[in-house]
Formats: sequence, C-alpha cells, structure tokens
Amino acid sequence: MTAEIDIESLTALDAEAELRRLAQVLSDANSAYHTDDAPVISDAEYDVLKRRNVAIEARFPDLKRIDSATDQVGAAPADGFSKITHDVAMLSLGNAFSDEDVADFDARICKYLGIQNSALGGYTAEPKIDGLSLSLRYEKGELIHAVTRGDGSVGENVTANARTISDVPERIKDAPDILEVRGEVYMAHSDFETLNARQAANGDKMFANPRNAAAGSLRQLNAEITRDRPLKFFAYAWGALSAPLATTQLEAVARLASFGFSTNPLTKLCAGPSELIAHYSLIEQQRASLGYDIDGVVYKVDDLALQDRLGFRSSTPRWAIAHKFPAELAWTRLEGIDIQVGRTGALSPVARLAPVTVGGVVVSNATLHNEDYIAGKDAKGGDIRDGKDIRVGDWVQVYRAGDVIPKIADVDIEKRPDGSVPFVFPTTCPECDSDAPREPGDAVRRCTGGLICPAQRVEKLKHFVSRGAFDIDGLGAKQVEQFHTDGWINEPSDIFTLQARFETGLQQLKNREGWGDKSASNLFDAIDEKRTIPLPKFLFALGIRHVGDAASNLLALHYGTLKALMAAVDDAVDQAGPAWDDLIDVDGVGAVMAGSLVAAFANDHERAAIDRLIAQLSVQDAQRPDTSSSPVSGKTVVFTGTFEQLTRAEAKAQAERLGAKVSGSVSAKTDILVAGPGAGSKAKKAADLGIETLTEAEWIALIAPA
Ligand SMILES: NC(=O)c1ccc[n+]([C@@H]2O[C@H](COP(=O)([O-])OP(=O)(O)OC[C@H]3O[C@@H](n4cnc5c(N)ncnc54)[C@H](O)[C@@H]3O)[C@@H](O)[C@H]2O)c1
Ligand SMILES: [Zn+2]
Repeated sequence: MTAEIDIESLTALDAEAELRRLAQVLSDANSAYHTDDAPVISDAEYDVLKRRNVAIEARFPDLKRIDSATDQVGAAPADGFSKITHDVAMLSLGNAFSDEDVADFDARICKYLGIQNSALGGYTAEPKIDGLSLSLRYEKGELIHAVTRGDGSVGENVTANARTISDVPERIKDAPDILEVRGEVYMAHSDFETLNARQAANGDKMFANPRNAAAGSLRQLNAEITRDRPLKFFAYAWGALSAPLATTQLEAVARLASFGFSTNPLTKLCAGPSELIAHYSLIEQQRASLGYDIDGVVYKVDDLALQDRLGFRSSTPRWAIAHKFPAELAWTRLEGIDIQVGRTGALSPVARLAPVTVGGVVVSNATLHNEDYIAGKDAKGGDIRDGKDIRVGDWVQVYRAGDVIPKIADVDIEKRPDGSVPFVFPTTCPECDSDAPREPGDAVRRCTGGLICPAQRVEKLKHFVSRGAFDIDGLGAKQVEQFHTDGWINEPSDIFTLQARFETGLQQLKNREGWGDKSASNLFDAIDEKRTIPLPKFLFALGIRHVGDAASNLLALHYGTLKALMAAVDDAVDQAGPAWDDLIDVDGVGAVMAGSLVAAFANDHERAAIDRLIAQLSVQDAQRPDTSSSPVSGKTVVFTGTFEQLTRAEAKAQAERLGAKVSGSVSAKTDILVAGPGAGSKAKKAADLGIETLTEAEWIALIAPA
C-alpha cells in the first residue's frame, strides 16, 4: 500500500498518485466533517493524512495539486443559510505533534523576525477547544451578525441561532465601534449526555461526540432548535476592529473578558518551548476533568505587533500553532486475516478485528502490509514489534493515526491462546488459484493470473473508471463491481458496448433496484461522452503496473499519438534495439516501467483486450502545454545571498508558479542565478560556468507581468 511507504523512498509517480488519492480522501473528510457534521474518519487520522500530504508536497513541490487540502480552510457554507463574507479571513491553524515541532515553531518565528527568543516577549498557551468557530460582529456595542467560518472567506449566517446562546451577549460596553469577536462554540460533556439521552428517548438522531452535537445544533435552519440545545462559547480572538484592543494577546483576551465574554482560565504566558511544553502537559493531565472536549493546546506569539509582522501563510497564521494531543490506541482480538488481491495482482493481508472504538470511531479492520510484517520482520530482515509475529486469535493493539486503514501497533504474547500457530501466507491467489510468487526485492506476493483473475479484473475496471482515468459519471467502483458480478462487464471495452447489449433486450439493468430508463440513459450518455479521450488518460486508465499518470503524460508528450506509442512499445520488445533505448530514455520512464509497458502490450490476452477497447474509442493526440507566456518556464533557477524585497520562500514559490525549477546548488544545468548581497561561492561558480546572474531587482523586473 503506497500510503505506508515512507516519504523518502516514494518515487515521483507514487507521490503523484498518492497526492491525488489524498486530495480526494481529505476533501471527502472535510465535507463530511464541516458541512454534514458527521465525520467519516477520526480527527487523528485526518491530521496524519493532512500532514503526510504536506510532507509529500514538501518533497515534490512540482506535484502539488490545485485541489490540495494544504491550503484549504474548512468547507464551503452549506445551502439553506444566507452567506456572509468575512472582512478578515477566518483561518485554520498549523499543527505540531511533538516537542520537536514546537521547538521548530519557535525557531522558525525567531528566524523569520531575525530576533532571539528572549526578545520575543513569550507565547500564550491555551486549550484548543474542540467545537466550531464563530465570528460575532458588534457595531456600537450591538450584536449585528454571527457567522460560521465556512471556507474561511465566506461563512454561514447563523445570527438568530447565536442569539440563543447565553455566553453570547446582545450588547457590550466600552468596546471599539466595530469589533468582531471570535471564539469557539462547544457543548459540555454533561449537556451532551443529556441531549443524547433526550434524542434517544424521542427516537431522534444521536450525536457521535460533543463537537458534532455543537456544530449540528448551531447550524440549524430553525433557530428554535438551537435554543433548546445547551451551547457555550469561549472567546479567544478577534477579526475586524475599528481600534486596537491592546498590545498583547493576553491583554486583548482580558479585554474580551471585560466585555462579558467567557475566556479560558487555563491560558498562560510562557517564555519559550520548554515552558509551553510544561503547560501542555499540565493541560493534558486536566483534560479528562475539564468537562468539555479539547484536542490540543494553542500557542500564540503574545506581542500583537510581532503577530502583524509574522502575518499569514495561505491558510494559517505564522504566529500560532495547535499542539495536538496524540492519537489513541486500543486493544482488541484479531479474528482473522483476509487476503485481498489488487489491480496489479498484489496479495494484501488485512486484519479482521473484533470491533473496538478508537478515537471515537469503530474499527474492525487494519492493514497488515505484507507477509514479512505479519512475521515481525521488516524488508531488510530486521525485527519489528521486537520480532513478535501476529497470529489469528492474538490480542493486538490498534493504532488509529496511521492511514485510512488503521495499523496494528503491538501484540500481547501473554494473552496468546494455547495451540496457536504462526500465520501461513498463501503462495497461490485466493481468488483464482494461480501461482502467487514473490519476486526478488519485492515485499509482496503477486497473483500471476492476469486477466483470468476475477479480483485483478475488477480492480482494473475500478481503476479504469476512477478520477484521473475515464472518470465516467454514475459509474463508480460500486457500480463496476455490481456489473462485473452480474456478468455485464468483464473488461473496459464492455463498458462501451453496454448500451447496445442493453437495448437488444437485456432487461436486467433496468430491472435492478435504483435503475430506471432515466438513470440508464444518463449512464449511457456519460459513457458516450468519454468515447473521445486524451492519450495520457487512455494510457493511465489501462492500469499497467508502474505507469501512473505522470508517466502517461510524459509518454504521450514524447510519442504524440497512440499509433506511434504502440509501434514504439511493440518494437521495444527487442531490448537490444533502438526503440528500447528510446523508450527508457523518456524523461521519468526507465527500465522498470518500460519493461512493464512492453510486457503488457506483448501479452496476447491483454493486447486483445486493449485492441477491443481501442476499437470503441477515439484517442486524441497529445498536446504540448503552452510555455511561451512565462519568461522563466522550464528554466532552472538558483537563489543565493540576502534579499531585500522578497523572502527566499516567496521568491522560490513565485519562480515555481511561473514554471521554473528552483535548485539549491549551481551546476551546468543552472540557467539563472539570482544573487543578493553576500552571495559567496555560488556566484563565483556561476561566473566560472558562464551562467546568467541577476540581482534581486533584475529578477523582479524579469518576472513582472508585461
Ligand atoms: N475527522 C474528520 O474527518 C475531519 C475532517 C476535517 C477536519 N477535522 C478536524 O479538524 C481539524 C482541522 O480543522 P481546522 O481547519 O478547524 O483546524 P484546527 O481545528 O486544527 O485549528 C483551527 C481551529 O481551531 C479552533 N480553536 C479552538 N480553540 C482555539 C483557540 N484557543 N485559539 C485559536 N483557535 C482555536 C478554531 O475554531 C480554529 O478555526 C483537524 O485537525 C481535524 O482534527 C477532522
Ligand atoms: Zn488471482
């Protein structure tokens, strides 16, 4: 499973596929959480996925997607509410998960400001309330409106609802004429229990946790329902202001308290990382007895002038961070080990667990990665879990912060049932009985059944219709599986003959529950729309091992047409010939991918299926992207020395947006060196190599829009 591969060993192709997957998973999780108040994954899991997304983007900045979750705040306002645009954006917070992250946060800030920690004036540390944020606008002391965060710039108008909360004053005194008070709406544990008991007694929907209850209660179209729900509010921040509240965070929050707002008593001023961490531990100890949910501790630079200087990244302030509490663990029994067969034939073991609640979500399966992992060995033969193997019947510790699929963190050998035996990993495919050997250097066994293997066939079909491939509206993984079970679709070409077969008297589809004339004809229209398909999508959709969407693009650009590509791959069967050399020389391809491509096209069964598919389609030739508009597109740029107008990070981001590659060192491949004062060896090397060298001002002039 790609998600388990550590980021250092990810290839660009894996990274691209994973970023695509993460964009989808995180966007689904976001709308479930923020719009529907009904999360589908735990918060810890969400945080790990989001963090992984950030880490992969840091390693492969070129692959960052426009729909990446990294820069997104919350989710768009729901229908039904009127919308209000925030004068000052309501942002998210960066996360810290370890003491090291906290030290990095402090170091980053001091570096950015160019000062010592001792000159900073300290940080405030306060509980991170697990509710939803709300912005209350007061004009001349009167509550004018109340707005949820929404997507950070536009939120939902919940004024009538907010007026029912007793912690939200209608009128405040001695405040600036315009004041937006921001804070968290939450529900206390005791109120949550009472509400759920009442919901149960009335046969109404129960809430999974206090946060969902708070969000679901505030975001009611009928404010009378909100009135019945015991919501509370802590003020901890502000938005638009007609006059400053104070010069420090601590004093500003004290002023909010003086206006009559509840503020959190556990807020403390700390000098630096070690005091922050000490206060974090203290709050963590009190967590269970606070009476309301918190999910971490928020640290903020106390000096408001410094907060201003630090400013914001796209979706988070530089001057604050949320130090999250660690993910949760739980013990349960391993009831069985299932083997799943993937698109490329990989046999993946999955733990079937006695259901257990971990971090608020019921878990009933977990990934076991591969045969070595079950045996307690890593890829190099070293021990994992101190070498303890995992057996059916064992008590295992489930860890909920790994991935969409939870992991097994540990095994309790003491509780191992008598007579249990080590798990024997199958050497044949459980779906088609074909041999499933393990190739040297590969951690997984693979079914060799190819298209005769029903599991591989279904997985290939699911991939074929996925986002990034044919992406046919109304034909998702579930429908494909159903159609395959019914014998309607065996291979991709069958999708395109479905309508003809349906119309010549096959009534099964129409008779299926949920399928009428209308939905069938919508499906056929959606299928028809994809009969014309760009070459890279076609290639990617074939689901050939190692050929991801980045490689598909590169191959399409290189060969231009499907005909040329196929002829080249056919010729490349001869590994001594020029076609092979040409293929492995395509940027980003290499021998492994080329071998996989050649093998797929040379396999009689697969080739026949590909030919049947091509007969149904019109595959468009590749189009080269227009790079003419940017003066630095495709160029390799190095920045060195100190800059006055741009920070290094800004300069780098700008260059990358314009299609340049930014490198850290000067080499023969460098096109432009941008050197500020103090540029040392790099400037000299560039001069030696005859590389064009620009000052900061010249660079800014070069990239300025015409
Ligand atoms: N389970 C899911 O599927 C899912 C999906 C999306 C988000 N989430 C959860 O929400 C988080 C991301 O959402 P987010 O963008 O709201 O980020 P966040 O919750 O990590 O941080 C920002 C929010 O913290 C809140 N906050 C609470 N106390 C605060 C304080 N004292 N000072 C400042 N802010 C305070 C504010 O509402 C602010 O908007 C994730 O970390 C995850 O835990 C979960
Ligand atoms: Zn098989």
